[in-house]
Amino acid sequence: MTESADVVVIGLGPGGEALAGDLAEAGLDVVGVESTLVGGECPYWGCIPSKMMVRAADALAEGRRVPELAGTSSVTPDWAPVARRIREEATTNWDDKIAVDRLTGKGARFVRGTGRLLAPTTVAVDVDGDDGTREFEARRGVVIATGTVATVPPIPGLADTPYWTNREAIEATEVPESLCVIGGGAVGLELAQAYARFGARVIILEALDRILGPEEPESSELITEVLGCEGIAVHTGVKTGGVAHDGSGFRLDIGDGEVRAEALLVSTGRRADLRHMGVDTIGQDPGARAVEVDDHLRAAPGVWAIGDVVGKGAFTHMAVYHAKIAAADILGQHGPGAEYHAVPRVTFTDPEVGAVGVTESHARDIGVNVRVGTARVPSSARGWIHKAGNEGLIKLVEDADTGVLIGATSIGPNGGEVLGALAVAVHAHVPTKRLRSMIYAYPTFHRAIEDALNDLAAR
Ligand SMILES: Cc1cc2nc3c(=O)[nH]c(=O)nc-3n(C[C@H](O)[C@H](O)[C@H](O)COP(=O)(O)OP(=O)(O)OC[C@H]3O[C@@H](n4cnc5c(N)ncnc54)[C@H](O)[C@@H]3O)c2cc1C
Ligand SMILES: NC(=O)c1ccc[n+]([C@@H]2O[C@H](COP(=O)([O-])OP(=O)(O)OC[C@H]3O[C@@H](n4cnc5c(N)ncnc54)[C@H](O)[C@@H]3O)[C@@H](O)[C@H]2O)c1
Repeated sequence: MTESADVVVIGLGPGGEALAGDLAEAGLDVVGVESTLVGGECPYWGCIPSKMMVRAADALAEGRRVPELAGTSSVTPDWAPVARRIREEATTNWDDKIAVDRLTGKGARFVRGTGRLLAPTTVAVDVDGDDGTREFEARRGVVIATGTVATVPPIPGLADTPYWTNREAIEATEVPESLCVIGGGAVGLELAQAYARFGARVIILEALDRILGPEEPESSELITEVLGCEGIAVHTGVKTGGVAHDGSGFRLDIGDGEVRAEALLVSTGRRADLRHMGVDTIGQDPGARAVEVDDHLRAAPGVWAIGDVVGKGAFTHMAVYHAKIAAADILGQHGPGAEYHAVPRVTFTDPEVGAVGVTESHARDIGVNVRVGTARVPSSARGWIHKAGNEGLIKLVEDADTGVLIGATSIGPNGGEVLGALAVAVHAHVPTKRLRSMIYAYPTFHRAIEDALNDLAAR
């Protein structure tokens, strides 16, 4: 028997949960389908628990900075409070009852199971347990919000070993004596630094010639240097030829040598898995890396896709941004479409690496006549006062023809917060001339933006 609903949302991560809740509160009959945990990757294995680790690790680092600033300190790391906080406060032991209640409290119906399209507005759900398959016809439409899964490279031997992805790294109740991290992106760097600060001997293996590849080269250089000073070995241009595990540790063949470590974290990116989603019923490729959508997140008539699965930036803030646009569209409201010229991103290393808009090289690649300006945080008044742990920089990318700020990077102790001002400027197409006439509070970290603007004007 086919059941009916106004909207069926497949996948209830930050994007799907927000959208299903908004539509239900607007009075629609919404069915939310989730195969794992309502809330998705972010609260259980992503943003929130990883930032709890980072917060704790940063507290240790601050403690270790006391001798340079304020006397003596002795810091003894203990992972137990971190693991406990993740289990009890962040994930309720990886139980989503609170989230399910929150969603149904807004009026949505909830089905635990795996959904797929049978036709553009028909969804089959393989219900958890032995409850068979339910079929739903969605009067207004279906939303695909199924996120991404960790990619694991086809390195010989790797699949047969007990390697970690972000999930095991977040669930760990003990710190390994040594940790090898394959992949120097946001996941790898945040977790590498956190584990190192808790005492693990950490080595990072990155295939490209620099970590944080999509960001400015200055960001890669600065973070490589900071990690190196903390004792984290960063190897770039590495091709891992094979992985073996002997019951107590890993051995990785990296061409001209080998790496041994007790634990191995694979953080080589994430991708949508569309193979079983029935996207061929809407004319899309089940082997593609993402669902193709227009600026209102429409994948086909009556089908929307939001969040990580559309490949426009794998961030919780992107999933929630998409949810708002798609909800308005489904409700027939004529709202603005998605814009991607000012996507903010923050890698929560210490110092944090914030960035928005285009990088210098990307701007040049798309034919923009570019002017850049930089400033070092330690040379700013606040950076100099801050002293220990003051590494950072501001880099601005201007479209020299229009005089408008189109990209910016802010690295520093509060790099992600300083980014706020720069994100406003890039989002609103503010000319750098206008930014130069602004008053920057003294002595803040964001005042270094003025130094970078002066550098830009002098070019
Ligand atoms: C370690 C780590 C740290 C991160 N830190 C940050 C951060 O600090 N800031 C930030 O902005 N982002 C961060 N992210 C990224 C962030 O977690 C994702 O961008 C966000 O969760 C995407 O939301 P989503 O709703 O698109 O997908 P997801 O969170 O992936 O949710 C999709 C949901 O769909 C479900 N699903 C999949 N297929 C089906 C199906 N067929 N039927 C039913 N259900 C299905 C899944 O079980 C999942 O619950 C981090 C990610 C990781 C891994
Ligand atoms: N703070 C945040 O907002 C945050 C934090 C974590 C994750 N995320 C999101 O999650 C997504 C996934 O993060 P991620 O760090 O796994 O992916 P990523 O794509 O950011 O980085 C993966 C890295 O692994 C490298 N790599 C790939 N194959 C390799 C191999 N065989 N050997 C060595 N290196 C290899 C890549 O060159 C790249 O540098 C990101 O796109 C990001 O948007 C965001």
